Amino acid sequence: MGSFSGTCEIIEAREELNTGKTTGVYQLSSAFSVAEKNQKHSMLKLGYKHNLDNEINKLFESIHLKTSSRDLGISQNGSSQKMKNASKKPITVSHSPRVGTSEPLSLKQALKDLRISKASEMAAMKRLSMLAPSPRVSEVGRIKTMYNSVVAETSQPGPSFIENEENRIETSVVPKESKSSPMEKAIQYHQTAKITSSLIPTVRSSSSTVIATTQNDTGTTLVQLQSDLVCSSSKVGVQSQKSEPGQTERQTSLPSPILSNSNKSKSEFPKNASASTKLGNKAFVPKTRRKGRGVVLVTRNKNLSKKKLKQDSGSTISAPTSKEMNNKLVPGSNQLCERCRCALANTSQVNSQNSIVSESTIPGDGVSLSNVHSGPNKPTSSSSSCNISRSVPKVKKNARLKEQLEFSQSSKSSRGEYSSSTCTSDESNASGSSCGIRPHMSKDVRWEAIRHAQMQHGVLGLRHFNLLKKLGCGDIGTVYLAELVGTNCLFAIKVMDNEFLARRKKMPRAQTEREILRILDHPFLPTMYAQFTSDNLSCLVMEYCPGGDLHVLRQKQLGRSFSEKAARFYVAEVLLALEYLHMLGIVYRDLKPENILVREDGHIMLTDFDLSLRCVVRPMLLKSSFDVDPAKISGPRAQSSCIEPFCIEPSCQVPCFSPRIIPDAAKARKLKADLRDQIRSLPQLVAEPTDARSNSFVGTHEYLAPEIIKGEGHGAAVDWWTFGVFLYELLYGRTPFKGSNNEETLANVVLQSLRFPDIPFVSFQARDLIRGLLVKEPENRLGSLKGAAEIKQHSFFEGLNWALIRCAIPPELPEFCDFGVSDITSQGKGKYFECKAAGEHVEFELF
Ligand SMILES: Nc1ncnc2c1ncn2[C@@H]1O[C@H](COP(=O)(O)OP(=O)(O)OP(=O)(O)O)[C@@H](O)[C@H]1O
Repeated sequence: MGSFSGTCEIIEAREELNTGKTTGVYQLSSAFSVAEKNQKHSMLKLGYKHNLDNEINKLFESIHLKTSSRDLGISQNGSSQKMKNASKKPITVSHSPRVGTSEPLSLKQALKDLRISKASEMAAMKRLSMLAPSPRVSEVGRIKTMYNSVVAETSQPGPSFIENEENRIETSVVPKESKSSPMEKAIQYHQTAKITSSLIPTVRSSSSTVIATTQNDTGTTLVQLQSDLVCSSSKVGVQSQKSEPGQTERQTSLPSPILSNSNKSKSEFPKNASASTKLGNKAFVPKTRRKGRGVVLVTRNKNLSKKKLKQDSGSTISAPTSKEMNNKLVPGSNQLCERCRCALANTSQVNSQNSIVSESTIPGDGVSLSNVHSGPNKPTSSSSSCNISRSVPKVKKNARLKEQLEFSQSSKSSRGEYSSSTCTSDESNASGSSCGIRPHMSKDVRWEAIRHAQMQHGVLGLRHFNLLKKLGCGDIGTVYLAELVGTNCLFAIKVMDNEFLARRKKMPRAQTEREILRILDHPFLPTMYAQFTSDNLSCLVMEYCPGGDLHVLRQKQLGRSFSEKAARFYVAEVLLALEYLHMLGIVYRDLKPENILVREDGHIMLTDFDLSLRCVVRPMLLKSSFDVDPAKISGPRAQSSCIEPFCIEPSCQVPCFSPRIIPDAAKARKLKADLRDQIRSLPQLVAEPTDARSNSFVGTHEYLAPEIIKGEGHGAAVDWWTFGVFLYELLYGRTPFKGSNNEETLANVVLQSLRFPDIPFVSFQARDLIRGLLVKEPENRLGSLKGAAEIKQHSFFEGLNWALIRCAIPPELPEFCDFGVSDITSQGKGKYFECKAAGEHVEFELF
């Protein structure tokens, strides 16, 4: 971490943990001393012929927080029984280096962390040293593992938690770039304005260059090996090296990362060709990108006053791997696109072992798995499917703690990994794959299916999935629709080639995405069921969304725009997702319809976190629930169609929007006033990462906020800008500042005032909300102060039952939806599927 001055790491301090720790220390200390006495006594009694189990029991009894001294004098049988229970105890925490204890020192460290008296510590150490030379070394390992688990449960992981005196979630370390002085801004803005007036004629040339260098990702994918298809490898070949947001945020003190081939850049961008160069005193370098909308991702080094183009140090074109290599692949790999197969082939050559798709074994995974499933692993029948209805193991009691630990561990592992240039962390596999503790998805049969598979196979790998089709190629990986073998459960698996990522310096982006996915637990955000590394392929097993994305869905609408009602539904769900992300200290930065997938049930899922910024967030409770009149809390519920006031059954379709037709004006006014009161009286938690600052040039042209374009540094308010553009696009079928090319678009974003077309008709409320969001100065933008809480109160959302929107009936979907399980099955596995449309992808380089 040290080498990355600007590393974003998530460090969390939580009140529950602090409390838990204090209690734990006290009880453990006393329990330990009693345990020692008890142990001496029993050793005498048994003439030091204690067996190992007894020893373990004693340790566990002493650790077990709730054990009273009376209970410690239990019989042998009782001990055995307790031992069984104790062995289930560490289920919530995987034994993993992420917790912060290295294997050999873990016990000692753990004891120290627990502030156990020196004497107790030594006694405990001695006991263990007595066990150490015993031939049953594995037992010692077990004890250590158990100790570590208990330690993890009862104590705060030291270095990864920062105790904030205000008991707030605190994430660090985001480089806070000092903002430009107002004068600088003024000059910059002035230059921009001046230049823009003359830029239009010049931008087209650069634009055409951009398009010329754009590569469509037209690879098709298929079921069961279609080796002649090229997906990302061709795309990779032309991709310029680009800076990563992670790098940008993490290495602000370092020179900007190498971007595109400078020669190419220079030749393609004559001095005055690029308006954007003038716009922000920057140079633009082309980059390929999918999805038809340019995405920019640029490193901006504020220390450099003059613009300059970076030399591309290495070849930007990666030679495609030979097909002979592919032939050597195991069957499971046949389902991959060429890039993935190449990666596999390369690895297989290096690997002397025959098994090509051999999953890396994750220490934490195994532990947590066996822990989750108390007792011996049950063999799963091959016919296990998504209909499995087994009782969920008793892991939930510590779910909260585990999540907290995961969160901190994630940040910890990230620090380690960022300092390494090699591939992904195996340790990170544990959390995503094994815990399955996501309250909102706890009844999801896919968790069960994954658990079964893990129990059956140990660690999951690609070979446990049938890859049915390619869903699309992203910048850092390829997403496949996959079926877990022996089940009917479908998943979207994102496969990333670590070698490719490392070579292209995209590892931080992949890491960012993985870490964010791991902590998400929200109905409108993706669930990651598992992650594993098959050789050098890093795989994320996620929830599959069969409904396509909102970009496609919008184009299927009459007039290519959504009705206001539908738009309101979608933006409301997106708003909740953004609110949740902001609360976690994540600025999303890449909002656009393409990144919003539609679930089978018509609700949305916001995806794609590789461009996100992780930063500091300080949640504030603006209004406590103690101030709230309970009658008022239940107010909005009164509008529910369900007569049961506290019903939260999804089957009770709650009208999330209040009826628009109201009998008379007076009633309407009263209703409005009441509602406003009710909303005002609700407790208000604001967690807007207002301190977040980044200088990366990240986003999609039409969605870029003015402050990003102007290079002033940006924070969470960019998400509210993009939210405004998003709503505009859903309603009008186009973005508000779109120019004839990217440069013109950027100029428009900065300079052009907002206009609304006459057609289609859009309500005053909707326009007013857009106006509030598309304020060019971020500090005056709606949401910049109190985040989503501010936006939710806008009259556009009047009557919306935010809490129950997930139970609301979504807008009807046209019959374009992707294939369900049966559809896929009926299509057979030998069919070709077209890769999703790919498009313009432009990378800029700014200095
Ligand atoms: N869970 C999912 N369900 C269905 N389709 C998905 C899912 N996740 C991704 N996709 C599709 O796969 C394609 C590639 O997704 P991916 O996230 O790799 O790339 P991306 O969205 O283009 O972003 P980036 O390049 O920034 O990684 C997208 O077009 C997306 O629609």
